[in-house]
Amino acid sequence: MMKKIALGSDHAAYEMKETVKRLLLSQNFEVIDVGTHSCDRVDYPDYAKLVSHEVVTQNIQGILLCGSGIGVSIVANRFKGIRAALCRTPEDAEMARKHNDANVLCLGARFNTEEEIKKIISSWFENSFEGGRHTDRLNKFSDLGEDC
Ligand SMILES: O=C(CO)[C@H](O)[C@H](O)[C@H](O)COP(=O)(O)O
Repeated sequence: MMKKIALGSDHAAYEMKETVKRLLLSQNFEVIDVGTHSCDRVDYPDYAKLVSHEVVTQNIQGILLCGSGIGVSIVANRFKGIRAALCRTPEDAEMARKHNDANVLCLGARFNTEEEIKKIISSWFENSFEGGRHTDRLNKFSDLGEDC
């Protein structure tokens, strides 16, 4: 079965989003690209919300990028069912998947190189949720947040 993923960024990360998209397509992902589609200045909350909607309604994972990754992670985490993690290293991505079952990977295009981002993404997909005690912790906040 083809793996599906939602992808979005603001203008600051448009070029990096295109690089990430090519990487995902080369790995046989079906990519739902919610934009942005150029370097024209836009507002990151719009794209964070669009990706969050796809993640929640289709029960898939998402990748969000902005200049720092901070803005998109703040917005995405407002929505019920979203566990967005800003990852600057492969180790961050490993923890986010193993302990937090994070479903949205947030990346900062102005803070990591293309090669670093590729390594972070590899780590994200190589690792999975460990369950157990971590499930009890997720259950303590899984009902919080706005619907999107
Ligand atoms: O929201 C951010 C900071 O957390 C993002 O990095 C944005 O991409 C950034 O603020 C955009 O900045 P710009 O000066 O408008 O390009």
